[in-house]
Amino acid sequence: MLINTPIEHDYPTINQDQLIKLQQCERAVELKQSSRLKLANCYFHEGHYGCSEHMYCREAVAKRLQAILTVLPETMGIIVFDAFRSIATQHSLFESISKAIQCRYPALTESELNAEVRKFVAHPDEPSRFAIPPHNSGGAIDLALFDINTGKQLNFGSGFDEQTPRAVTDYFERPYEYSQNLFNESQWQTICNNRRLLFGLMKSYGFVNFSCEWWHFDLGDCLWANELGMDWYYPSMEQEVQTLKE
Ligand SMILES: C[C@@H](N)C(=O)N[C@H](C)C(=O)O
Repeated sequence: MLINTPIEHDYPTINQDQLIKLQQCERAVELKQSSRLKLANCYFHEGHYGCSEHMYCREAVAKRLQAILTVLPETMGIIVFDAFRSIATQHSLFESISKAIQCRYPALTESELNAEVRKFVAHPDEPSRFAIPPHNSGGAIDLALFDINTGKQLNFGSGFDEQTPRAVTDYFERPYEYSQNLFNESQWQTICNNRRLLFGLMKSYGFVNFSCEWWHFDLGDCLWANELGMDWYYPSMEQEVQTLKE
């Protein structure tokens, strides 16, 4: 299935049947690596506090990834950067991303810095924004597509967790712009198509994208609920993951 329609954050409303399906598949599961599902587990390998060598998510998320693999061209696979995240890891990430952004933009005021940081990471304990940080619910997933033959990630125009405007999901929807020799016009179009494919597939399987990050998708969590104007569905998965590990 090659989707090539412009990225639009307009999501269909969820009906009762779909909610029941989320409920039926709410248990915590461990993601299993296969030739077409690579588990990068980035934060574990970067040594962030509170990570596990295993990756977990809601069963509804895992099942949808498997379904997407059946419609994705056979030459492509999915690479998962991160899925369930403990609150300890969310703290660790929030601190490191805050520091990185402060170093990159030293002139930001405190409130500008707060707003910029939140484009790239949820605060670990900010109920006024999210009752449960999205990844802690097991409903959020960070991912990209890769080429099975080369093993390389497709070009998405920015790295995972790159804190620049290029991370904005629809950034490459605009007409080609020459920018610091980064991309030629054909690469710009390829990036645009790759983002459309990932976004279109995830959207067609019920996920909502966080518009500041092309790699971040949500199902049943607070970001999903905000976008759809509904109540969030999945609570913290911390306890269940703990039980799975024991
Ligand atoms: C840190 C980044 N990969 C991410 O997951 N950001 C979202 C907003 C989050 O922290 O939930």
